[in-house]
Amino acid sequence: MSGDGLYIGLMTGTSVDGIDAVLARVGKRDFQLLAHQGSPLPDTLRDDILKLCRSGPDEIDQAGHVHRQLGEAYARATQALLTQSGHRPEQIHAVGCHGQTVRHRPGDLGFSVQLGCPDTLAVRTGIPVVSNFRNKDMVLGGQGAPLVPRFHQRLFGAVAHRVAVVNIGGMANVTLLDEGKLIGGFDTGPGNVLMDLWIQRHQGEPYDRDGAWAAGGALLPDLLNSLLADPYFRLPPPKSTGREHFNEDWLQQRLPADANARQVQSTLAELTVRTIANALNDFAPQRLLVCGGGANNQYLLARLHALLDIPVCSTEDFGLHPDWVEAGAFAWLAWARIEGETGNAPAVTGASRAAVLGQLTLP
Ligand SMILES: Nc1ncnc2c1ncn2[C@@H]1O[C@H](COP(=O)(O)OP(=O)(O)OP(=O)(O)O)[C@@H](O)[C@H]1O
Ligand SMILES: CC(=O)N[C@H]1[C@@H]2OC[C@@H](O2)[C@@H](O)[C@@H]1O[C@H](C)C(=O)O
Repeated sequence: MSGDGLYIGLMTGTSVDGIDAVLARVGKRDFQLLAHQGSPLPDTLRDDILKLCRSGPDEIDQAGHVHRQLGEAYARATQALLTQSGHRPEQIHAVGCHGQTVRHRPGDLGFSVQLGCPDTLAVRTGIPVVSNFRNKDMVLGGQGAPLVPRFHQRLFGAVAHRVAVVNIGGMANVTLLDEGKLIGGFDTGPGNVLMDLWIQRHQGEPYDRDGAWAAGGALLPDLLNSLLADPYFRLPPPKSTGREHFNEDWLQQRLPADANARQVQSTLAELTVRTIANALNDFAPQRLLVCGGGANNQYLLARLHALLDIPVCSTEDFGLHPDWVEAGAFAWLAWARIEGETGNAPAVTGASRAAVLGQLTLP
């Protein structure tokens, strides 16, 4: 029986800013977005998730609670999407649920932990759930991330001869496509995560809307150089990273005592765009497509255009709004699991082979 049909994708990313949910029609040659919805996470749950992103006491109990609570939150998000779009659970083949990453440790005996209980989600909604997408790739020697490049390839492979796609979420990751062939992809480093925490601390805003605060400050060249000196940026791919490395402590250790807050914000924005631009230098794309929340930041887009001197545009111009690309990828990965198709790209993660990803949980 063909697995082509309706799928839901759920994403909660490293920004921990909420649940992105999409409903899509997915088939071998087909990806059609039918509905989408973003829902915020309750503040207390967000705080508990952020605590779990760093080592601390009582982690197992805390993780268990968050796992169950997130499962309930994913179920509510799924039900809201079904109500909004006028669909019934029986019409949906599966939900692809990424979960919330709280630890990502690529390497020897590497592992990646995503919370969000699939049993809760499957039982509450009556829909099969595909989850735990990253760990098989890691057992095969891969990074377990990024996983969206195969989806980027399907959607954007024909946009230009050499096209790069960058997701600017909490972290940033690039996909390199040459004549429709997926030739690479990796995490470049921090996307919005450092800018978010800095503006939260100094302005009480959740993020720097349109990069307006960053845009008005002068760069701090010494700070920029000290941030760029982190060895991660020089590591050859395959590579992936997260909040375990790029976090408040990482920034604090590099900050001069009397730094001007707005100038720090400009410098953090510049770190994000320089590390993306540097990562694309060798590939020399003809066009850059941007997705993730950072695609809404006009200042970041303008700086990327200035550094790369190629057209820089939103994925919306090529059919999918930047806010829904990652959740879309997990709807597609759920389809791949049900169809028995591989989901990872060894050229990206470094895994020894392509593999069918994810575990299936029945209601
Ligand atoms: N209008 C805007 N102006 C500036 N920044 C924005 C805007 N809208 C969203 N963002 C940024 O995008 C972030 C959210 O991006 P996104 O939802 O893609 O991240 P994520 O999926 O959590 O992360 P990741 O891709 O690393 O898993 C916000 O935290 C904010 O920094
Ligand atoms: C471990 C983890 O959750 N990594 C995320 C994170 O957010 C962006 C970047 O780092 C990317 O590698 C990945 O997410 C997307 C969905 C991916 O796997 O492609």
